[in-house]
Amino acid sequence: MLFFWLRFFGYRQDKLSAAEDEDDAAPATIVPGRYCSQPRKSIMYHPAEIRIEHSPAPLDGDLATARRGTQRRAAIDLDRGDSVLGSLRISVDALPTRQHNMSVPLHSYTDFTIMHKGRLSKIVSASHKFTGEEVAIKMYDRTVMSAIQLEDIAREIDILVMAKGVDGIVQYEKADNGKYLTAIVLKGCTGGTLAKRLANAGGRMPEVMCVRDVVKPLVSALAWLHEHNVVHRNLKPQHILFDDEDELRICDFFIAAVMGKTALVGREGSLAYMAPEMVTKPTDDEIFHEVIDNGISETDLPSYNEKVDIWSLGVITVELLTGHKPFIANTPGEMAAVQKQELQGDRWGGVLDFIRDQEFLSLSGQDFLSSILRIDPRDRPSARALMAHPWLDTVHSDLEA
Ligand SMILES: Nc1ncnc2c1ncn2[C@@H]1O[C@H](COP(=O)(O)OP(=O)(O)OP(=O)(O)O)[C@@H](O)[C@H]1O
Repeated sequence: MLFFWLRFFGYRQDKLSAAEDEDDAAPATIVPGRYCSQPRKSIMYHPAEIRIEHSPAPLDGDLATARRGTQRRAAIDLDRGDSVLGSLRISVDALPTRQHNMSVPLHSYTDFTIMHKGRLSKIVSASHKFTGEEVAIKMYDRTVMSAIQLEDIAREIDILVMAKGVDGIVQYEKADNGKYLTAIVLKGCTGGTLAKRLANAGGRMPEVMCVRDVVKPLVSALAWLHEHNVVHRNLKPQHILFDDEDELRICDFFIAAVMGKTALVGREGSLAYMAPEMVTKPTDDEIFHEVIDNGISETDLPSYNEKVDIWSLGVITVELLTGHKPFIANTPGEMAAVQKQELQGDRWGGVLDFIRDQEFLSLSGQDFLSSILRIDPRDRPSARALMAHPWLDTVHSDLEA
């Protein structure tokens, strides 16, 4: 299995052979769905039980116990005949006799499909062999990552663990740090991204849908994150997902920062959603040279705070309502100028004029947005304060009135 992932990340054969030499166990092979002719253990389950999260289905721990119990012969066979639901047979055979660094947590999954190739990771969808649960596995190739990036992964995992059970945040299941790869198993958000939902809605969302399905749960998730000192720093429609119950979930905490632990001094995220106070900041590389050349400490640089996420929330909301990104520029310098030009002046600036002129947006919605899209972060409300904004309780009848 390790070799599958190494190949998956494009390793050359000579690299693979080296890895094989270091790891003296025989390559692990999983044959999904292969039926074991002489199962040592056979358990009867109703198919409905297997989908329950804490079902008695043999998840990893049970598999390990079963394997210890049967020594080298690992076979678990689930067989269920049901007149209504049909018959269900799930088999696991040929589990490796030795645990590989990387392969163990992934043995439980099948149907791997690459969904997304990110800057540093690949996201693979898979389903649990026994429960059928859909997961998304975020895979990082550790061999090409710097020490700082490895720290970023560790922080991403810490945040995901902390946010377990929290509404509005993608749900962590488990992670494995191998020598070559890190795999983070997340509950699959089968409802897709907000970007896709916006496209499906024809490029613009009706106000009530925008508030109910996106803004309200997003504000609430941000309030939780900020109260736990987490700043996402890369909020955009591609990082907002919907789960199988159609609930919003924020994903991608790779560049998230923990206030008090991470210096919030660098430019991160996507330009279109980037707050004015971040647009003017140096990149990580620039900070590195600044520190080396001028001997200054990173913590001496001017920092920003969680209000950068509030700005992104405002930009996303305008995009959902109007179908347009409100601030467009090619470079950070250009973006800083565009943001100022749009928002500064004696009266509401261009973007807010544009919003105000939209017949589809209620006064309450205009007020919500104008309170957020402020150049000075101190003028922007906190997520907790925004939760009390009347716009978040907008229903159809309010707009008809
Ligand atoms: N739990 C999940 N369920 C379903 N899809 C997911 C899940 N997590 C991530 N994805 C998909 O993978 C995409 C990228 O995820 P993520 O941003 O975490 O990876 P990334 O490597 O940081 O990507 P990028 O560099 O493009 O930001 C998401 O936009 C979404 O389409």
